[in-house]
Amino acid sequence: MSELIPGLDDLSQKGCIEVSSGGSEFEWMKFEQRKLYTNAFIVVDGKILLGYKKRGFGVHKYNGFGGKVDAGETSIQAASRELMEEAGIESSLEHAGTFLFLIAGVEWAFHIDIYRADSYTGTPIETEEMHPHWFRINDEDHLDTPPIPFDKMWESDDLWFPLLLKKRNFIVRTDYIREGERDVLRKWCVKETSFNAS
Ligand SMILES: COc1nc(N)nc2c1ncn2[C@H]1C[C@H](O)[C@@H](COP(=O)(O)OP(=O)(O)OP(=O)(O)O)O1
Repeated sequence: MSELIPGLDDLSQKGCIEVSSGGSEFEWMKFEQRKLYTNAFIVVDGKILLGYKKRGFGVHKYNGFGGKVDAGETSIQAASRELMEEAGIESSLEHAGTFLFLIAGVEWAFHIDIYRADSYTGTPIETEEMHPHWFRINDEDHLDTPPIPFDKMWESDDLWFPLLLKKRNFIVRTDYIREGERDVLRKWCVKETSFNAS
């Protein structure tokens, strides 16, 4: 059995398959508190919708649509609200994964619920925070659409994107450090938690 990832529910790790891990020479970082966030991805007809972040945390990176879970909100309510606020669309979101992200110098852990959906209503629009763009998810179809821009995303995204795209559920922990202006991945573990892909 693989090592339990500290900070993530032990039960959800029972019987999981470890997909990848790295940085075993380092200790997991300690944290006192966690803050809840969401991140939602729309995958339709061989393409994924990502937003180019125009301001704030993760500025200039492509990512799903999401943000903080407000007081009194459930995680899925927050995810739906953020999808509307940041991309102007509605969707029936399904939980895809749980992601614990630490970065040296930030005293809390980001606990991010990741959602996906294969349909939506409305038209994606540029908002004050995000500029939406479609990317192809493989190199067989939609060659007129750019590939997923992993070089302009968080460094660890390509560790769990294959699971997201295959509709597999997962848990992830990543610990980053700051090197000058850059956030650099130091230690990580990705586990698949469901084996009933459709
Ligand atoms: C490696 O770490 C991360 N990877 C990925 N893919 N996404 C991450 C990572 N760390 C944080 N995120 C996501 C989680 C959220 O979707 C956003 C951050 O939310 P934000 O700070 O923009 O929250 P808002 O509530 O929208 O902020 P405002 O108060 O500025 O509106 O990044």
